[in-house]
Amino acid sequence: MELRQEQRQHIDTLVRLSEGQAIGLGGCREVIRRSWERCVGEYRLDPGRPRPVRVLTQQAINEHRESVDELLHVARAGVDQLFAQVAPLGYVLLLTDRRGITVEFRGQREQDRALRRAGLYLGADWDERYAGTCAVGTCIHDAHAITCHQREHFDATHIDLTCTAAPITDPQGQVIAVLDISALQSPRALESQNFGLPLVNLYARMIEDAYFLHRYRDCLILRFDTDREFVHLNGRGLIAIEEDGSVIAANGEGRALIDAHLRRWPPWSAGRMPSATQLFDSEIGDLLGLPAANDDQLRAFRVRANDMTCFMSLIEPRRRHIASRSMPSSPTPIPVLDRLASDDPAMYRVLKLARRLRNESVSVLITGETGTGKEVLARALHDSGSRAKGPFVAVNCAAIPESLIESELFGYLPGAFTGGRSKGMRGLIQQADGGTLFLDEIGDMPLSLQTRLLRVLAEREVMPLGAERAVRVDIRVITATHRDMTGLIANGRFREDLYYRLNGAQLRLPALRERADKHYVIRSVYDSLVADRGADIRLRADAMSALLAYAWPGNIRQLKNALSFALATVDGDEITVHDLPEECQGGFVGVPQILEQAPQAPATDEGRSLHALLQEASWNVSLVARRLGVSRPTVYRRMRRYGLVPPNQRETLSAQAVS
Ligand SMILES: Nc1ncnc2c1ncn2[C@@H]1O[C@H](COP(=O)(O)OP(=O)(O)OP(=O)(O)O)[C@@H](O)[C@H]1O
Repeated sequence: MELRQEQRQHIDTLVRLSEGQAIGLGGCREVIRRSWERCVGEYRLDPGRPRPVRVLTQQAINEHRESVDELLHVARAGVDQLFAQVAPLGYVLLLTDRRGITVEFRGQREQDRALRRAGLYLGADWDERYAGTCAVGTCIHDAHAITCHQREHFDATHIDLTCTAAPITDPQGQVIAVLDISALQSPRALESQNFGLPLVNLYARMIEDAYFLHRYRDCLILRFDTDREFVHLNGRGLIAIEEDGSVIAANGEGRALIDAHLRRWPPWSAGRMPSATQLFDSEIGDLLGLPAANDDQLRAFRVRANDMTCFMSLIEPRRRHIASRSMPSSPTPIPVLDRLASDDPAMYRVLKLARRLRNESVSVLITGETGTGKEVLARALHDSGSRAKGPFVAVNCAAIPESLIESELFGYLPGAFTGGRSKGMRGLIQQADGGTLFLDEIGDMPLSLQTRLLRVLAEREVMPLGAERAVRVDIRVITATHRDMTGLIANGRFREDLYYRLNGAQLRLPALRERADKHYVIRSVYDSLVADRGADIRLRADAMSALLAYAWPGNIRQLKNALSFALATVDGDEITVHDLPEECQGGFVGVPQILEQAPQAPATDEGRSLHALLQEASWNVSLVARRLGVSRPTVYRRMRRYGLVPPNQRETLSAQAVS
């Protein structure tokens, strides 16, 4: 690539930086300098060798798009509106996933070639590790909106561009996508881009909130703002709650309010999350009664974090009952399959395909990490299809010793081999006749048996050991594996022809940590465990929060074990974060850093003087009532208004309030 003088100068500066020379970075913004240092020190990028733009293949682009399918769907309106605003100014728009891959693009057709060359295109990779300092990549690294203007780019390839990017985060605060506007040319001064940051930030927030409303559409959602007029229009805060007021999730504004609350009212035991009634100084009936409150369905509440007033409305769940939550636009409800997921896009695709395949005899291969529910899905396929009345025979190929697997699967006649039962045995394949044979861990099937299994599948006949005539069988075969089958085939450990026969259709189950409907999975596993035990034990919000944040390497099996452990060992009628196995407790994010501090005094004069009086009277409410010349209930009411809790009641109150 031929370099221009400007590019050579830029390279020269950065080469000197990479060699540890002083290069006078006085005018360079801190955020850019840190990124340049990462490029040189951490990613080992060589500024002397500008890299060409990297654009993924169509197939890889499709895979990246699929992983954010739901977000793309929700973001479309915001993307189009923002592009309509910036296109006349010569900007294009990129939406990237969390890895910096451009999964949505809007640009001017007439600039197509130039945009493609510049990496302003669908499929372009803007990961900081590859592209160096740039708006998207650096925004992902810092989880912060940024403009990267011309020579602030690390790689000389990009120094003509000006780009402004803002992160879109999920309800846990993790970056899931980046919204970016970029132009091929712009004035030299960075200030010329000042308009971009607030604009992109605003649209990123709108997309984030649309995604939140979509994700929690089956929950109650509180929407609030300090301006009454804005609540319905664009209420800044969103908090999804359970029917008892415990918090399930919150958007950025909601999380900021929770953090402020926890700073002012530190919980008296680690892991306690404030409930909505604590956050907004209300009774649960006040919140649930919001839709009928007024003509505009709004009410004012006091925010206990700052004593300010906010206005709130309640968005009711689209479908109230979990049992009826099926996937969006599911054609015909099939409860056995529908209950396996709520609104996870990967599961939506799996179940859509499963619905189509349930009455077919095509072999199905289910893949996914251990514990993701492969056997559960196989059984649901069987139970929802035309073979439901027939047997479902599950065989774990890894669990049966190699010496026994042949006789177990194929059966044998009397006297077929020493050690066999005198009456012989009907093999598992024959036992599945008229139903489904589920072969789990198929990757562990010995090679010699793979040949025999292939014959069964091809001819629909099984030859028991010692028999002279084959027996006809009518089976549907579902197999599962968590192993890389292509690797096993490449190493000669699995027959390619058998693989293709088993893989008539493939259903790939996502890991629990990747699922957008984790809340639903946790709830349904919990509810079924509680129903089995016949116990009335609640799962408190702090425990739910920890379960949502944990990475679940063992997937649903590990989740089930963790919940069974908590149910078996809990003392009392609710599970808190402390009742969970230790490894799951760390993920709880609602715990403030200042647990041991006493609560701060209220912000208003009246609140502060009541606080002082109570302290002076050693929290003797009768004494304070006499001194103020009011009744005891009035003092209690005022204490509630200012969030004043006697020290001896703090633990219990906090526990009740979150429960
Ligand atoms: N959707 C679900 N709801 C409730 N429990 C589930 C669900 N999916 C899986 N489980 C439970 O999780 C555990 C693991 O499920 P399953 O055996 O189907 O996983 P798997 O992927 O086949 O595991 P492996 O790869 O280890 O064979 C089981 O106890 C199962 O009951």
